[in-house]
Amino acid sequence: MRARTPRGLALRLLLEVERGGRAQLLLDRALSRLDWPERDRAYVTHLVYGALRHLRLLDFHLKPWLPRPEGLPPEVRWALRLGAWEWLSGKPDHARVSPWVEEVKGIYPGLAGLVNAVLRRLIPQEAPECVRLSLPDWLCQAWRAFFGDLAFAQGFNAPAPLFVTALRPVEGLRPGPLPHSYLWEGPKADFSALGLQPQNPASLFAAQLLQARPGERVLDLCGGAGLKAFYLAAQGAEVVSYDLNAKRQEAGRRTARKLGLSVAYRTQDLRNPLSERAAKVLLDAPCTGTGTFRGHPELRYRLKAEDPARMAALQLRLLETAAKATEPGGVLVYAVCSLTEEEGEGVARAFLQRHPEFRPEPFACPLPVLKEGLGVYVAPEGGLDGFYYLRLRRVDSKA
Ligand SMILES: C[S@@+](CC[C@H](N)C(=O)[O-])C[C@H]1O[C@@H](n2cnc3c(N)ncnc32)[C@H](O)[C@@H]1O
Repeated sequence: MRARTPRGLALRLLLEVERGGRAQLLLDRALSRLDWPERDRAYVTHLVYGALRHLRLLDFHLKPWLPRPEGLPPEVRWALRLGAWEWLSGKPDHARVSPWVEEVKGIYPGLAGLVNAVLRRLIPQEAPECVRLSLPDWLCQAWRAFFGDLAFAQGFNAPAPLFVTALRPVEGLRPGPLPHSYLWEGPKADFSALGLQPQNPASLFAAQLLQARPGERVLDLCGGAGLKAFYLAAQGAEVVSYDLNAKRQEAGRRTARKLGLSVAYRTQDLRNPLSERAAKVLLDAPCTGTGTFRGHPELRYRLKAEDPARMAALQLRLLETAAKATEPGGVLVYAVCSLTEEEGEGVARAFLQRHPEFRPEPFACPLPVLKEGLGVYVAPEGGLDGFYYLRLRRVDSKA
């Protein structure tokens, strides 16, 4: 059914997220088909991201009036959560209660009275820290143990600015925290036509850490569609991008053509060795994505406590392939958009124990540092994603 109001559309999208969809993709797709004014589009985004980023806290505030929310139809549960999100973000009663009563009247008329009563009774209450941050308990425990406290996690629940990487010189954009990174402050545009690529600066930094020179050969492992490859190719490097996912690579090929950049794509499972080597190798490994909760707020409720160890084991295996593909004297960068001990430092320790021919190479990090060890964890502050980077130098001379 077509939604006629921003609230109706937000409700429909959240039901799709609950069935396993990804908020960002669903929102982009739905909004691209509508000619609604910018204000309404922005409100749908505010509702969908807000409800997901604060889900545990919203359920906490609804709990006194709804001891068994699972007994309600999902449409009504989400309408209540969205109404509670508008309350939490400061909308006055007269502007937020009756619109939700009307939405619910259209689908479950018998429950409109309940929605009215619950949304009018919400009162401020002190929530435990992990509930306030709307994070799973297992992750709060792991983060407190590893990072000391959870203050950094507040960054995940703030609205995200849109950063773009300029792949050719641009004018008139506000600079971001890294060279070539800018803020995009208007409505979404045909970015490739402008020589721009939406990309978080924390992701761009993984590519910058390679310090690839013009004409230098670079292997971009787990390159996906090639976001990092585009930046490297724009610097004049000769980039070969490997990934398992041919569909993603096809999308990358199309974007590279639009950007006028040359990237060679090769499809391969990187648990198997490569048949080529290079002096610069980037492994942007598949991970839990615990650093990307701002842009992918639903992810935090889907992850399980055993996922970091499972992903770390895969990363270690992919790092073996990357190590063999690094020429003596060359640089290998291992990066993940995750903030867990297992991925990151855990992988770094296990890898270095087995590979004395590699040494961690210190680097200056221009982004806010959350924790340093063999590598660096970047804090998800100011719209940045959380990331881990390890820069390794191969120090043996074996051919
Ligand atoms: C973090 S994403 C990469 C994002 C990409 N580097 C970018 O900047 O856009 C991880 C990628 O690893 C790929 N991947 C997962 N397992 C793999 C495997 N065994 N071999 C090769 N690629 C794999 C996924 O398809 C995904 O594209």
